[in-house]
Amino acid sequence: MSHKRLERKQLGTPMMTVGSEINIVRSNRVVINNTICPAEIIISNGKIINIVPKKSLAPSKGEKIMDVGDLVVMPGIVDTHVHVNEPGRTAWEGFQTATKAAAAGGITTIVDMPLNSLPPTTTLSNFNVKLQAADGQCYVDTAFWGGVIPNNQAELVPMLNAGVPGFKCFMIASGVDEFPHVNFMDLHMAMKELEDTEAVLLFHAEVDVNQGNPALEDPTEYNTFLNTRPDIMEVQAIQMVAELCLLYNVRCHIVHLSSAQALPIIREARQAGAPLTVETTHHYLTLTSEHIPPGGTYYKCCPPIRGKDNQEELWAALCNRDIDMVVSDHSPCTPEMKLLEDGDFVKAWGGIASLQFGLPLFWTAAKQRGFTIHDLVQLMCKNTAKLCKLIERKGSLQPGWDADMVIWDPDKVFEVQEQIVHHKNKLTPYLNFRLHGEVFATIVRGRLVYQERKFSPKPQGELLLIQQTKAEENTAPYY
Ligand SMILES: NC(=O)NC(NC(N)=O)C(=O)[O-]
Ligand SMILES: [Zn+2]
Ligand SMILES: [Zn+2]
Repeated sequence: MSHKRLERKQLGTPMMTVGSEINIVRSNRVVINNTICPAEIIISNGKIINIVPKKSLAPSKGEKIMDVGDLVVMPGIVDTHVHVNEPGRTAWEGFQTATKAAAAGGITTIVDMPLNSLPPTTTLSNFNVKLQAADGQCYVDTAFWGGVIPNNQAELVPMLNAGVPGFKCFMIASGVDEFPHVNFMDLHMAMKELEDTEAVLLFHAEVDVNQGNPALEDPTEYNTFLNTRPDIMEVQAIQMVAELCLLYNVRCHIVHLSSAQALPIIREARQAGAPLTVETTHHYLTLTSEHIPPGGTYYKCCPPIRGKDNQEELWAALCNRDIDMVVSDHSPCTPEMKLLEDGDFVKAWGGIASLQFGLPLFWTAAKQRGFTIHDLVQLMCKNTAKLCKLIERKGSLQPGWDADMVIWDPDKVFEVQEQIVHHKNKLTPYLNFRLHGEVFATIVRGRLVYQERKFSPKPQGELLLIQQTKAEENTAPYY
């Protein structure tokens, strides 16, 4: 497919210096609520001051105008499911690398998950350790989920008051010992603590059903692993979440839904008034079990990537708004942990790192299915901003809101290909995608943090401490 490469001269003004503050962004395609039109975004002190019809005025002296021609300017993406494993496991992923990947992917806000770092964010003092580690290291704005584990209910309200928007818990082993999973009684205690707050509780919703004995099968075959994580594990877990959500009226959110079989439970609970939302991820929407090669442990994640029929049902649920948002579940580890040589799916680390490719991964598949850029903004910006209580300042281009935006070419096709040696030294394409929609530049609160593979010279992202807002209507879905 031929694609128009926007030469610099077409952008109107000389390229801006990455890292500089921008006063005006001018484009023929600005995404404003439900229109895309020529406009100028006036920025001051990190906020959008106004959005006006596009003029052809030359910049007044010293004004920094970024004229991006026909490139699309849309709200910066808010990714509420990112595992940054610093402090303690920075070799898996640290704040600098994670937030650079985010900036390269048009993501202007991430919300860090409370596990894989040491210590995990499960107490107020651990949260402070996390904040100290992140300070001065983030290229995009960063908020933080707290964690619910057995017997830490006394820490929840203190962490809320310190600025976490909610908590994550696991209903099955999390993969790291210091973040144990919760049982039904733990959840009752946590829900009681959160009952009168505006916190949201996120669930890794799988419960153990002791199915499949991998010891008897070939661990390098993907189905050996897939058979140990059947749909029923998500279905039973989500049934439990739905009951608790209705019982306590605490906002609940199902992270990384993989099994479409759980959708009727979610639909029924929401019809009964449960403040329940659900996300799926880029990998469940773009990868299927039929295409995972023997030993391809880089595709291992929990819940697992399932078959093509299941994937079609996830897309249908996105279309009819049974699924509220799409995130990365960026869960990196060191290459060694993926056991690429012997390709053992059972023992390898579960997690897929896709932060920098989320936008083109989703858009490549979504545009073919008739989704619009407005759908993308709803699913990856607005609804995620609402989940983490940033909806009054992020997720849309509005006067008074943060000047967070991504500038991209939805029609630009580019290839991502990486080959790694693995599984009996066979060289297998790791990622071999032709993706639609390359990011040109990313702006965080009016500052150009990324432009054409270059990053601002220093991190300027803010650590976002989110205050408990007034009791907002517990509405879901979010449209
Ligand atoms: N400890 C993890 O990072 N776990 C993650 N791993 C995945 N998704 O495979 C997750 O979100 O459950
Ligand atoms: Zn999970
Ligand atoms: Zn995760």
